[in-house]
Amino acid sequence: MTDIQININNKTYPTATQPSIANLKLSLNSNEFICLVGPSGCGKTTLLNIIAGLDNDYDGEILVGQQHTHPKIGYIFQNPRLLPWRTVRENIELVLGEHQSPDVIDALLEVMQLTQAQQVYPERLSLGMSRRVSIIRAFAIDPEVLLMDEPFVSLDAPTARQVRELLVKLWQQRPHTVLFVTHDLREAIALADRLIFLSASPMQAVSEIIVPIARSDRGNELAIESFRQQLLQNHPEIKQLL
Ligand SMILES: Nc1ncnc2c1ncn2[C@@H]1O[C@H](COP(=O)(O)OP(=O)(O)OP(=O)(O)O)[C@@H](O)[C@H]1O
Repeated sequence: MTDIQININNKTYPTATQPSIANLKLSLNSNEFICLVGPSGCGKTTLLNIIAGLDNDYDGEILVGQQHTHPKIGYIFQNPRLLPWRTVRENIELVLGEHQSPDVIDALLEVMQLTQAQQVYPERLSLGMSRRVSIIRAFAIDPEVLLMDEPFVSLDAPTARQVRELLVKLWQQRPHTVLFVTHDLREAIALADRLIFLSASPMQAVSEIIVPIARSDRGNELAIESFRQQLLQNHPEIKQLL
């Protein structure tokens, strides 16, 4: 994997009077898990669309290594967007086309605990299971960056926790660069190597904080809560962004 540099000098929508993003510089280290935390409407969707190459109407540049290009992305949305007329396995096979390897799909299904459900159609999946399929689908294409836009926001707390743990397990087995958007600071601390706090109107990076909690302790809610309290105390600037 390659380091990615995102420099957005200005992104202003044609009908808007002020920029949505200004002077935003983000460096994504190879295989790093980054959580973007910011208030509603701060421009996260705009940013992800620019990184994905869906919006080219901005002043700035994206560098993948030394190349001016867009990274190959896997996109995981709030809605898993599975095709209802295809089984779990067929939904995964679809993104791989002719490059598919049955062994890779089997391994991904196993890590995400979906082996038994591979012939099931999406309507019979729980919300947590369908999120797990969408995660497999995104990892399966081996992207240079995985963009995750509040993927667990509609899950209840125990299910979100289980899916987060499986996501991290998969990411540890198959390291990828991840950019995960969330409003939930506890979720961000449980997942991230590095937190980037974003302000609104225009979006700018306000603080960047490395999460010092060992991966083996990320399931410990006391450790997460204690670091959250410490963050809020030592970085008053982030309180207004939550
Ligand atoms: N097509 C558009 N035309 C004009 N302004 C837009 C357009 N899309 C977004 N904006 C503005 O750009 C800013 C960022 O919007 P964006 O949807 O990227 O934020 P967001 O952080 O993803 O929001 P949310 O957290 O609600 O999903 C907002 O002020 C929004 O009103």
